Amino acid sequence: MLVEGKPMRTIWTEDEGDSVLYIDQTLLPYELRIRTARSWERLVQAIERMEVRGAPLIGVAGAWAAALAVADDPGGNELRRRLEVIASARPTAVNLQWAVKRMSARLSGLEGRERIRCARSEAARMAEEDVAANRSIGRYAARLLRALSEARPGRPLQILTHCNAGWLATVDYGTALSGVYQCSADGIPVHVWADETRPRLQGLLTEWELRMAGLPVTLVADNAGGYLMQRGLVDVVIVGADRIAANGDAANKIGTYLKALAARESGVPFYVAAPFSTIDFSLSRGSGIPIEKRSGGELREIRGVRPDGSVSTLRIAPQQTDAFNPGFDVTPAELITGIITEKGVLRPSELLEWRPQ
Ligand SMILES: CSC[C@H]1O[C@H](OP(=O)(O)O)[C@H](O)[C@@H]1O
Repeated sequence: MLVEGKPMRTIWTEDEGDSVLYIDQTLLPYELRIRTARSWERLVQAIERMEVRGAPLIGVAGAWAAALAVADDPGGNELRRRLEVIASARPTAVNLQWAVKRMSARLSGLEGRERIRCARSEAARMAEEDVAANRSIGRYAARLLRALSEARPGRPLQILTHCNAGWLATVDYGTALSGVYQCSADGIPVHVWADETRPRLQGLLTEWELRMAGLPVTLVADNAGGYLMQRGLVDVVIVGADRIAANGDAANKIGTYLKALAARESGVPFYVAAPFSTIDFSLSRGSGIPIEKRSGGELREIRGVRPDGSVSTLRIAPQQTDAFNPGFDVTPAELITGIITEKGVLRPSELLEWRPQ
């Protein structure tokens, strides 16, 4: 994606793969800082801290962490343990476990320089596959959004999204926002309502992304979504996903389920946009999706910027405040109008027909 005219991705490598560079998203939208990870442990830490976040992106970051893990383990005795640590960095997004399983299979039986070379080429291949999948999601989504827009002539299509499933959550182009970018390229007028998405405020990332792209976006409180839908101010809801079960139940950022309930009540179509790498065919239903419980401190504090522009954290609740902080919830398939994938827009009930043989 372009940032101030410069093409940018969320993660890339230098020094023939010895260094992995990434945007530290904990500092956005206040500061665009690029960090360099030269060890697999540092990249795992970046995933745990959400410096790197978003299901597809943490999958690719996990693959690069595996490539770094191989590079300084010549005897190969450490690799299995290291891959287990990488895969467990965050539990809900299946992309991380999927990426580690794919790297493990690719490296099986290889040794020395050949194993290092293959690890790096496989991680690079996964990054390019993510970009291609997201562009395809964007094309299918734009077709859908164009039809909705043509049914509402004379005004921009009103899209509500939750959390951030834009290019920052992937290597590039995004999933839920990929269709918005494609609409902009195709001249289809859209406006996005961006849920702020407490406690980590990923909606500020959505607002930053879209503002940088010159697209109309309005930040709203998480609790405003029902109001907007009740008053006919939302034509469609599009969100990302971290793991989709074989029946179409979808795990996404906490609060997504509430938006799906309001959408059903208000007669607003509700779409999930995700690549097939986010679908977990080993799970028959969403009740089996592990939900990450993050620190209560994320609720007791809020990140912001001082007048001098430095990013700081402010405590908004006393340290002794008990806080429960599930990071995700599961939206049942029956509340989902369609799942926008790189292979097309599927009804939740159709997923099993696409199960890889
Ligand atoms: C393109 S999927 C992004 C997905 O991941 C986010 O979670 P987090 O910010 O905690 O990594 C959120 O659930 C998004 O919808």
